[in-house]
Amino acid sequence: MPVLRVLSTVAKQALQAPVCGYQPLAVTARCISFSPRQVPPGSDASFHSVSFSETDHPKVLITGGLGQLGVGLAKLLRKRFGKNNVILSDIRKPSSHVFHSGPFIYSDILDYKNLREIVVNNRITWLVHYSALLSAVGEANVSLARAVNITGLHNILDIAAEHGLRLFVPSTIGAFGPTSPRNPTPDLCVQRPRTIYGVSKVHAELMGEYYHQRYGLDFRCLRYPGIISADSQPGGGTTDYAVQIFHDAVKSGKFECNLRQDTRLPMMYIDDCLRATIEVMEAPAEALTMRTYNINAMSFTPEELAQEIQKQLPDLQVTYEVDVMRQGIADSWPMNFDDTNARHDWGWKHDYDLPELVQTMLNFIGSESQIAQAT
Ligand SMILES: NC(=O)C1=CN([C@@H]2O[C@H](COP(=O)(O)OP(=O)(O)OC[C@H]3O[C@@H](n4cnc5c(N)ncnc54)[C@H](O)[C@@H]3O)[C@@H](O)[C@H]2O)C=CC1
Ligand SMILES: CC(=O)[C@H](N)C(=O)O
Repeated sequence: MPVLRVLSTVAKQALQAPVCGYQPLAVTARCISFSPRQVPPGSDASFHSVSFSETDHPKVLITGGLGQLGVGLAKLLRKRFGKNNVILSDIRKPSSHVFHSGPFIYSDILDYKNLREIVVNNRITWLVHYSALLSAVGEANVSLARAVNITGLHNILDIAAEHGLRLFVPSTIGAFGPTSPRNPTPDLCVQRPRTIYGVSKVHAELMGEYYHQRYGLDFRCLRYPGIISADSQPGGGTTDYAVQIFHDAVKSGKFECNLRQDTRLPMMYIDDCLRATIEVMEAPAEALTMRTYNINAMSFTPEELAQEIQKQLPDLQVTYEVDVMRQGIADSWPMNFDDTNARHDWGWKHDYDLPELVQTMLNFIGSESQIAQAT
């Protein structure tokens, strides 16, 4: 076969074969662009030529920003860096309030070209990657969880490495499993989670750390406990009961819990979680002896949480109707989280223990429900 025909056949096959990504179109653009896979050994030093300058305000993109955590984080970051320097993105339609409170953009993390366009056009320097399917919804749709949590993460890592971004990816208590030490769980120990969510988060931790040491990617990761918030709803996790109980306590005085009363899990109020995220993103690189840290605030069981709420709402009645799938997940997760390294390296300190958490949640939800009744 003439050389030209051979070359064109090979090129056609290469363009058609989905060898390194999720969608053929994105793959084509990605394979011929500058990518960590194409960086020859020894050329790592120049990888950060377009890296974030510490004297500028970062330009932040948050993926999966319409879930439980993204809107709150955007609000804090916008206060710090200016409204137009923080872009929320998601595949869902934002509420009118969110849409009018700062830049919002459609972004599907499975679409690599679209992601790259956003990063380039907006001169993004920090990427906070919140898109994910959480533990319970992940078990209900494993193939979607695998695509979003694993293939999506690959897109994010390549974009971040190619454009010298500082990348934050949250991990979770769910990255541990039944063979991990559970009380307490240290940063470094056996990690054999039994959910697709947990497996995808261990994968994210390892891939981020690999890109850090291999390509110099400024990857930062915190393992969050279950996060409790009043003005945003959880997206389908095992720890969701600890948010729902407050709403039901205020609304009806009754709550049916889907975990056993003695199920102890690490938890954190959202303000602590978001502050920790900003603190680790701003920490000087020299302070970080690791790239993935446990953070913790408190640990409680449904029974202990109910008792604390009953100090304010004594008529609250709690019943238990255990969801076997969620209970199985919770029984494999840490009971207490050891976050000594975060406290030592970059000064992590939580503000909210159980009593402050309960007071704050009840104040917020109580005043919301009074406003709703009055209007
Ligand atoms: N909320 C919690 O208790 C904890 C959360 N985390 C992690 O923090 C991050 C944020 O959590 P939440 O806000 O609670 O999650 P969430 O489930 O409330 O929100 C996730 C968002 O991802 C979006 N998404 C799904 N597929 C997408 C796609 N293809 N492209 C772009 N966006 C997509 C969804 O539309 C949703 O708005 C997640 O990575 C989660 O694993 C970790 C531990 C605890
Ligand atoms: C702890 C988490 O990661 C999340 N809230 C879940 O329950 O899946």
